[in-house]
Amino acid sequence: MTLLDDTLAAIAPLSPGAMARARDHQDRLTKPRGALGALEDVSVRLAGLAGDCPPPLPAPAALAIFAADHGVHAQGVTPWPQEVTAQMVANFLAGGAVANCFAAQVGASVTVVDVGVKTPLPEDPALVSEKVAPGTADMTRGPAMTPEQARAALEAGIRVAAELVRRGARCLVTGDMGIANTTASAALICAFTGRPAEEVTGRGTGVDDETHARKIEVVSRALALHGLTTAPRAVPGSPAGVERALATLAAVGGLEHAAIAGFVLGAAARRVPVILDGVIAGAAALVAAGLSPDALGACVAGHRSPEPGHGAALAHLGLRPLVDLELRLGEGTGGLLAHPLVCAAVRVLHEVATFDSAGVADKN
Ligand SMILES: Cc1cc2ncn([C@H]3O[C@H](COP(=O)(O)O)[C@@H](O)[C@H]3O)c2cc1C
Ligand SMILES: O=C(O)c1cccnc1
Repeated sequence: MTLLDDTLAAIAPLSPGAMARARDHQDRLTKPRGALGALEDVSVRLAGLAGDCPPPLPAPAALAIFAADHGVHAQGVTPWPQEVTAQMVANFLAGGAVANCFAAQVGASVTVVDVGVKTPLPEDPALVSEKVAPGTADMTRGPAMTPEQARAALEAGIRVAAELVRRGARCLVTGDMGIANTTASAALICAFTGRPAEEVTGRGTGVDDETHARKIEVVSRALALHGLTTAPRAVPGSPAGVERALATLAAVGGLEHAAIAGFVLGAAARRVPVILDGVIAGAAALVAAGLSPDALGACVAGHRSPEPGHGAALAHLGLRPLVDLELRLGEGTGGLLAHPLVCAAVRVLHEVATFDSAGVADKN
């Protein structure tokens, strides 16, 4: 058995008993029933994940930023040079990026992981090297990754999740850095949802009309080349579903998408919640759900990005985002901002009085 096989075998559904207890407890707290809206659903889901009510507080949080480069950059899908991926890795390590700032705000640790940065990186003991390849190949000319590379990057993400949990993290947050990765994200989202490229492909870092049109054409061409223009018919998690998810990932995905999918699977196998960031994480979560639908039980959608593909991915996954602030940065920034909301949702189950204990008349 490989690490991926072991991890998939370890993922189980949410506990119905713990979820029922959490729902029942929410209804006995000193508030009108349902008054905490989507936060009640988060608390119930985390109880199901822990198999306990109340579930443990999901803190501290740990952000992992998976960095990689993309062969499809050669198709002119972004005005930013590929070197910016490596330069931003250095910025994360120096503590100067928005992700560092938001992590400090919410008390999360930051781990930077090289899964496939093309430009040589400075020596830094804080950088986790899980390098699988110096970037992907151009998806419009052939598969972005070999099947072996896709598996290796998935397993890198699983290892990072395991290590962060071992060091005490009780909530994981996904982060990404990879110039051109919104193009790969759009291709993955089309391939898993069956939607056409023009509905899903966004402007990423803010490309002009001409580049946006080219990006749509590039995504369409890649999907046609790899026979991915219709939604998968295979049942997610079945042997055929797993095969299709792996083939799709290798054909049009990025090394960081693979690693983030593995990170989600690793969290789910350890029954630790994982907050998804933006469109890159949404695309990676589609891969994870194709490999193991039960992994979605560990996922909380941190925010919704204005990238059209992100809305499409979240709708397909049935996940409701907590924050909607038109953030379109990635790095884990939207996921980090959602962490205090997830903590608040769980804290309610620990600390709020019941009608009985507080002597408040229950008109529910
Ligand atoms: C300076 C800078 C910092 C970033 N931090 C995250 N991204 C984000 O933008 C990239 C994806 O957008 P596209 O597909 O249009 O290239 C990813 O690296 C993502 O993490 C950044 C992008 C830039 C330029
Ligand atoms: O919305 C996102 O997640 C996003 C948008 C642009 C670049 N990177 C990420």
